[in-house]
Amino acid sequence: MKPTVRTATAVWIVGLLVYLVAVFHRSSLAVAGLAATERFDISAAQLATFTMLQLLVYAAMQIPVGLAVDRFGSRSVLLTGTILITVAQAGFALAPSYSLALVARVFVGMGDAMTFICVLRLVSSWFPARRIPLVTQLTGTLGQLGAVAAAIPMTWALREVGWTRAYLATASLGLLLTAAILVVLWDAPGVRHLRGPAMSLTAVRTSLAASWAHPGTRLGFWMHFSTQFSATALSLLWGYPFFVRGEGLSSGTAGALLTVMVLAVMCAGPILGWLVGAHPWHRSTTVLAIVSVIAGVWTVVLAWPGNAPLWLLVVLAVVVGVGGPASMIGFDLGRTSNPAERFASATGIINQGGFLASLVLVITIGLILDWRTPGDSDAYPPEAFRWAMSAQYVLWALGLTQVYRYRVKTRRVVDRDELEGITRAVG
Ligand SMILES: N[C@@H](Cc1c[nH]cn1)C(=O)NCC(=O)O
Repeated sequence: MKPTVRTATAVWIVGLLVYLVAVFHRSSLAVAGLAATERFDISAAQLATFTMLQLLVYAAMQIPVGLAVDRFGSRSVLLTGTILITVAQAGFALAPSYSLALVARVFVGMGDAMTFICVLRLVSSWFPARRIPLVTQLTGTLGQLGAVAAAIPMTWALREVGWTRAYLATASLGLLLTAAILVVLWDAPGVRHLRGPAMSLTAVRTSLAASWAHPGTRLGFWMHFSTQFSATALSLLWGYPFFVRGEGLSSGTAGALLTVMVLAVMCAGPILGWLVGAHPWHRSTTVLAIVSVIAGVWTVVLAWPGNAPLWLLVVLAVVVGVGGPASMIGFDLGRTSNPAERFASATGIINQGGFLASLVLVITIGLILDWRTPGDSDAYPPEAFRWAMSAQYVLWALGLTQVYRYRVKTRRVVDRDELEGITRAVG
């Protein structure tokens, strides 16, 4: 395949669709929660275990997947991930018990973990350097449409055709994607299957240590860590209960605020992609500013006496939403701080940051809500949410400190003219 704009776009669209469907599967449980509690006869805590397990598996798989992509190429790993997700979702559709459904969900998390890194690797191989930040942002941004698709059609399908058929229908999307990967995807222009060198355990350790030793990779990790946990915790689990029980909104308004968050992602993604491409030296300044604004708006919401007004909650949904695309800036640090053959493993290291922070936050919010709620009830009072959401300050303080530290260290080893030259070069 020649590196024409058409072939690069075709490869990207297939990769993007695979990622979008992975986001769909990842998010589908957010709307199927009630149906899941009835089907498996489980409590809210057992339902939350699905989300936690999925985040845990996703985060734990990032480095092995990154290494696999550097060794076997995106095409092979993406194909494996798609088959895994398809079989696991079919298993989830048919699982007769909670424990088997949990096992299926573990494999959904594994397949999911294999998609994003592959798509970013394809983008970096197929697009000219100056276009990579924008196409990377568009990938993250458009991929979130999978969460939108999970909300309305999935709610409808669960109601109209029931659990098994709805989940089997979504699993069948994987068959189409498998065919598209086989027909359209090449790892790089002129290279159908990219194969990196086989690495011994010692070589793997050395390569990971080399990525981690570069302050730019660590800066990327802490950027990803600091920016996305608020959005992930709200969209995957706690947003709806926070708006309804913590802020006294109706379920319709709470749903609308979660949609505002997705709209903010859609608008901010391309703008940040352009900004990073045009001003690579200021990537960390952009992240420091965005995280400070997120923490500032949360502070106003949490300090507001009684329920916060709706306009303020809309502002909160917008700024928290911007944190999602802001986390993608971390991947750009990984790209410009590592050689091509370490690209995917560096991306895996960085991608762990935000998902580890999200996992810690999701669990901590649950624990604090239980601690601050009288008795065994899960009717959490607004005061309990104030305590629980304040757990974010610990993560922001740690994240901002580390971003600032590694920005100073990275700037010492990176040549500004060279960096601006790389990203502006016409590839
Ligand atoms: N922060 C996300 C992607 C994103 C982009 N815009 C909003 N969210 C991320 O790290 N993605 C990895 C993944 O697997 O989704």
